[in-house]
Amino acid sequence: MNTRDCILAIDQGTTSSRAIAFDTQGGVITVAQREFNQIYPHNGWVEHDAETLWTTTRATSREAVDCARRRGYRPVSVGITNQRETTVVWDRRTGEPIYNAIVWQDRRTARWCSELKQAGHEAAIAARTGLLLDPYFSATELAWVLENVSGARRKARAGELAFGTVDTWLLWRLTGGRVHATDATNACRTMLFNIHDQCWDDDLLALFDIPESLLPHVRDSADDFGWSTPDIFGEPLPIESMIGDQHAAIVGQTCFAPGMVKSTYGTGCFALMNTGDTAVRSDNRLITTLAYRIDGKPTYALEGSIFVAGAAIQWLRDGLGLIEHAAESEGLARKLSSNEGVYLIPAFTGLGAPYWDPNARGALFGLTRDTNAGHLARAALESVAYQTHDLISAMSADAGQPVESLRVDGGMVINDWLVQILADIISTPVERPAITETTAIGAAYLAGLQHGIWPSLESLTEQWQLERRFEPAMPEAQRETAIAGWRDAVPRLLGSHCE
Ligand SMILES: Nc1ncnc2c1ncn2[C@@H]1O[C@H](COP(=O)(O)OP(=O)(O)O)[C@@H](O)[C@H]1O
Ligand SMILES: O=P(O)(O)OC[C@H](O)CO
Repeated sequence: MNTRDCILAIDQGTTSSRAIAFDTQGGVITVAQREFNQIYPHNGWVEHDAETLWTTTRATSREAVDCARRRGYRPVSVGITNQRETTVVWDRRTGEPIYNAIVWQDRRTARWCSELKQAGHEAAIAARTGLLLDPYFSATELAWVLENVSGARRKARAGELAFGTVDTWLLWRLTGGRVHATDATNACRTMLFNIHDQCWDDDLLALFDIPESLLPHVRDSADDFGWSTPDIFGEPLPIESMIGDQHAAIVGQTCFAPGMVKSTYGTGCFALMNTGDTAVRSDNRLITTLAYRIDGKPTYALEGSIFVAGAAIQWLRDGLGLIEHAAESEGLARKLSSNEGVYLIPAFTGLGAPYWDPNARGALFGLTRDTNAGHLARAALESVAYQTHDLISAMSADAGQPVESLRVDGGMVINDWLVQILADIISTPVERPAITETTAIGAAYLAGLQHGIWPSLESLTEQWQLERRFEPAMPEAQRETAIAGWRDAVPRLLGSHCE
């Protein structure tokens, strides 16, 4: 191993595309980032311009590689991590998308999902895929594109179209249209992949009427995904890992032992518990997913997915204009010694785990004449803690053991007030690592593993360093009152219909 070698991690997220160059010790050399526009064509619909996902990825990747080179490093390997479930369909011949990327937050297929539920399909889908019937996952969105874009169904049948989650789309463009592949963690979010047999499921393809010719080859998370075309980085580079962002964070947080839990706070929040080689079925409406797949061997996880975490702070900033920068939410929340009964249920795009109600919409409770910006900021941050409490309670019940500590990361955890209220509400120590870019570093670790920079997954454990541990400090009676207010508010939204 040459100490001047470096790895490029591409982290294509919901709000921005990032590219980070890491050295062979796992240190950050440079970060390049571009935000892009969210597209909201109708109530409950969320789209991205797939071309923009590619152009921002290409620009940030090149910027990071050029900067690393100027500092004397030699890029040797590329890893990709990405927002999951988001659905892209393109023409194999032209490489052009036939529709915008339909984002994981999109709820356009909610009615169809509830019809499929009523027709009794949910149990079989859960048994094969580990997922619950919800528009969150790709299958119904992919079927929507085939049904609603003119000529798409005919072209799909003729083998002229390709489908991919964002990893696959970026790989297609990076390799000049030569490689159509994904990894098992991304595949398992489509609702078309059998997590026990590790293959596309024929019965599910038939149920959703998806021709198999659309689908990418499924590989390990650390694998040979082909080489980039020379124009992108000035020389071809091997792409040696692909992994969904929440799975990458498990690797970046080195949660390799069964029972370890990480939670990532970006646009949404996703808590995953490593369950080793057992695909644990949840009795509490969590989903069963892959943590990662290496050397053909799947490691499983239980996942709780919350659709709105940092997005609630974006709403304070962009929707209400209460703050100019996300960081101001901390100072506002600190001004109050309690929430004074004000709760925000941020069900802007429905509620995820453990409620799974795509039709629920957000609400504020407990407003009085005294309610001010501080209450709203506090309620938005607290909502993240209550939602995590719902997930951790479900996870402990499924695992039959309490969660001993929670490792956190993502853009929100820079907020000390949030992390403390989180520890208080879940009554569990919360650990913040020195590097909170865990998603990107997870992808870099796997690329480095495939490239031979690190000898094994286990050897990465010593890379993880604690920056700060937040101990629960809230008196129990206060905690119970706070949680009771949340529990009282949430059921008032469930089952309401917004279509
Ligand atoms: N200091 C802060 N306090 C609270 N939320 C924050 C803070 N800084 C950033 N955020 C939120 O974190 C999110 C960005 O995190 P990031 O991990 O980059 O998201 P993603 O990967 O989903 O694009 C935004 O939704 C933003 O509102
Ligand atoms: O882009 P993020 O970090 O909000 O992650 C999105 C998730 O992968 C959606 O499942």
